[in-house]
Amino acid sequence: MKTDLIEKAYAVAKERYAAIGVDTDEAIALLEKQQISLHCWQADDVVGFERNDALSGGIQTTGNYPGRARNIDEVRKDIEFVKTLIAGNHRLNLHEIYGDFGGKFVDRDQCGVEHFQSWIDWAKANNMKLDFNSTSFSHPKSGSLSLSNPDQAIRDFWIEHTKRCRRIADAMGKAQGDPCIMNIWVHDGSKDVPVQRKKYRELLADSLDQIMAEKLDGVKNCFEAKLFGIGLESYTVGSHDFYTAYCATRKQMYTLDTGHYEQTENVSDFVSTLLMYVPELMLHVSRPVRWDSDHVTIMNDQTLDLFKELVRSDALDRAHVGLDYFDASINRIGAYIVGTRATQKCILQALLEPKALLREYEDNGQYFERLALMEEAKSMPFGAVFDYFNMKNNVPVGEEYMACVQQYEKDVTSKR
Ligand SMILES: C[C@H](O)[C@H](O)[C@@H](O)C(=O)CO
Ligand SMILES: [Mn+2]
Repeated sequence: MKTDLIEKAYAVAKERYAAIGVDTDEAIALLEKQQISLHCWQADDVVGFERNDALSGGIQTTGNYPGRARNIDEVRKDIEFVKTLIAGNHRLNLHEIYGDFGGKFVDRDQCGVEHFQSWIDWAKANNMKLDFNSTSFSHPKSGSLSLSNPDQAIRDFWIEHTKRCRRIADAMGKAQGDPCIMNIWVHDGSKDVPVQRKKYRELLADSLDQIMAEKLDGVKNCFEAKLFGIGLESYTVGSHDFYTAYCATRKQMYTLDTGHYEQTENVSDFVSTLLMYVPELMLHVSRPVRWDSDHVTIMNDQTLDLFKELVRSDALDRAHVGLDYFDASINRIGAYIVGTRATQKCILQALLEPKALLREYEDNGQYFERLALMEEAKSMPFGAVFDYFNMKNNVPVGEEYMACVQQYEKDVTSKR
């Protein structure tokens, strides 16, 4: 795209936004600083390198598009390429099953920092920071209950796994000089109506307390709530109310996955309350279609509202942004770019809202003016600002990245 055209459009946009009290340069600077944690599992349909087995644990990928990354080198190569098409400096979010196991089988209660040293080195060489996740799914001991399992041996197995994951995350955090955000999501639940709901929740809380007892400075933990999993529709041990209470009482970070709510709920409604009682939020930006389908994130109302709510609450810096979707039906590299750019667009739209003026109208009871300005803000020339942001950061502008993805497919993924 022509540089002078982008600059001209930006100059006009800058003036339009300035007229409603918004500084576009400041918004761009904030967006440049905003790291997004790219989820490694979009590259290979959440298979990992442990047992190359089918996905279980209430989640599912659908589709069979060719070119899935089949090993650690291919995942790394794909992420390195993705980075070239996105402005800013982002993070990589790893699951435990993506360890460098050197072709050997390493069970979940045996994993250690040594299996992630090559990731730590790779991240350093690629100027990326790492985040981490324990993995309770896709294992013979996963069943429908892991950390809340009344069978002591199974529960201890998963406690040991998660403790080890915290130590791995701690090493990552210390090596990168920035805390590694470690997410704990367990699929635990029940297909049919249980009669001992409280019992499983007590077990889960006890397991988590045991896991969190070790003091580790390099890791910040977050806890992900969910509505239900496939095959576990009647009861979820780690529900929203469970983790809200757990995180509030333990002063821990809450993970808000945009796919984990009732379809008619607006996820952004949860933000302000959570911000009052938990220290920080981890966001799993996703797109549910009829259920927690993990479609590629797009710039839709739910995602826009989420970031608007954070910016309106002056709390964008209390949220860690990560992606969580896995679409195996389209070009997986393209899926990364579409979802990451859509997330950036939503953050930018939120940063470009005339917040000060809107607050003033609300405080004065000028509700017509508040509504009118919110409506007008929707059709302000935000696209010109986003184009300029990409040009300034030397990545393709607009649809230009499509050709790059197609070329990578021709040269790399189609040959797998
Ligand atoms: C693979 C991820 O950990 C998983 O998607 C989890 O974050 C989730 O959202 C489960 O529904
Ligand atoms: Mn998630």
